[in-house]
Amino acid sequence: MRDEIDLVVPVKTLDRAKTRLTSATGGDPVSHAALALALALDTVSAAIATPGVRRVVTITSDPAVASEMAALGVESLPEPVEPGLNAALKHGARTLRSSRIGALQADLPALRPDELQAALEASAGRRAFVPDRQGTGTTLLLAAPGGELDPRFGVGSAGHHRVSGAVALIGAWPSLRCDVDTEEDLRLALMLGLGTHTANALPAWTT
Ligand SMILES: Nc1nc2c(ncn2[C@@H]2O[C@H](COP(=O)(O)OP(=O)(O)OP(=O)(O)O)[C@@H](O)[C@H]2O)c(=O)[nH]1
Ligand SMILES: C=C(OP(=O)(O)O)C(=O)O
Repeated sequence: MRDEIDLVVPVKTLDRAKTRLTSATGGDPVSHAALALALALDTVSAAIATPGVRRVVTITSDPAVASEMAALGVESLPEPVEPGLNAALKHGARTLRSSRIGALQADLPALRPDELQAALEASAGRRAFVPDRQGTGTTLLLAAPGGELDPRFGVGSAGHHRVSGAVALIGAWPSLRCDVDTEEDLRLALMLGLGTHTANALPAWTT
């Protein structure tokens, strides 16, 4: 039987999310929220289509995000009292009590299920992470089966995950490594092939 994993996907409230992308939507808050939501919906759509992924749960306090995720059949858990990304992920991991848990960033709009599947297989049951394309951040963190996630996301997280003993997985998985923080990232994701939600929410300069 294939080893299966449950993934927690953290999503900030849309009015606070993706501040480095604000200029991409010309400062219009409605378009910005739509783009931030679309990034998350495309990420989650690819994750639930990945054969080795058993369950996907988002961690969010935003009712609009929770409602759109529910339309995809994805459950959302509210944020814990303790603020911050790592606290949200630990809370999700504790609540799910999965045989194997992982954390996937919500800003991977070009993500392809075959590339996520390949990374899961490459981990070979080890606690492991996938660095972003710059090699400094982390797009995916996988616990070992039955093990702790021990998330260390934030500035320089790839280095922190490496130092904490997680194995770096570096494969030909451009869609998994292309997290979208800036306009440049969005242009690259567009070239890789965006999911439909993001393609429909693109700012005018891309057309
Ligand atoms: N639930 C939850 N998710 C978070 C939190 N902080 C960051 N995230 C999510 O974690 C992922 C990675 O965060 P970043 O790439 O830094 O995204 P961001 O904070 O929206 O972007 P910037 O404002 O540009 O820093 C994104 O999917 C965010 O939505 C948090 O406090 N709670
Ligand atoms: C929070 C992170 O994302 P980013 O570097 O894209 O802000 C991270 O990679 O740990």
